[in-house]
Amino acid sequence: MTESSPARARALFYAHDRKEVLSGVDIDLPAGRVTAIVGANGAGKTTLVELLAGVRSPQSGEVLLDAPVALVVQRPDAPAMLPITAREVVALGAASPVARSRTSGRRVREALERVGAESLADAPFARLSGGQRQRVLIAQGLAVGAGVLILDEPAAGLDERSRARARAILREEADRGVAVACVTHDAADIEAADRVVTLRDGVATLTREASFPVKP
Ligand SMILES: Nc1ncnc2c1ncn2[C@@H]1O[C@H](COP(=O)(O)OP(=O)(O)OP(=O)(O)O)[C@@H](O)[C@H]1O
Repeated sequence: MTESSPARARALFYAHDRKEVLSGVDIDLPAGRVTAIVGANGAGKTTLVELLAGVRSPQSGEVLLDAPVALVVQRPDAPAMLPITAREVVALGAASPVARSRTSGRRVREALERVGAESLADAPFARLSGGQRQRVLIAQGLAVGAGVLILDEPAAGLDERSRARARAILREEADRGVAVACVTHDAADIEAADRVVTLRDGVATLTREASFPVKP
């Protein structure tokens, strides 16, 4: 089966300071599929998704994008320094040039509802718990409405119910044709993914491809 992959990377090299982390990574993120990106601590998963999302530029190799990318970051403490509400954090996603501004109010509401955080909309982001912040950041990624959605450890800090909800949301996005990628250490996330890409020794290997999407 040929699948279109709106996000691809070829022969990516990246070193932090002089330490080489990625040594020729090839990866495809197919539309309509959930790809789990796995690997040991320090394997370079965050570095890879930052390259795919354009947060960093590769030192050699290329990232090929046919659709905008939304990245849900791993550090929920970052925007906690800003005096803004949960709704405003999500609105930053809806205000992205990718999102259609005319519908941004509705997009923000829908995104908060999908992660079960509508009651947190007016709370200062800094006062939320780690898990609540994580849900709001997932909502921010949803509000972008991008063709590629990449999440860096979305399950971190979430309780089991919220993890299951996050998995179901990723499946819904894939069913809408979005190319979804999820950095994870969570066994249930890996089981629920269609494809698993393992990063080890600076290279990426596709280690499993399910024939059919696995419903959570
Ligand atoms: N800004 C930075 N400056 C220097 N070294 C860094 C920087 N960011 C990451 N590294 C190093 O690069 C390597 C890969 O880090 P990265 O965060 O990409 O790994 P990871 O697979 O996401 O790890 P984890 O599972 O622990 O989140 C690690 O050895 C890390 O210490």
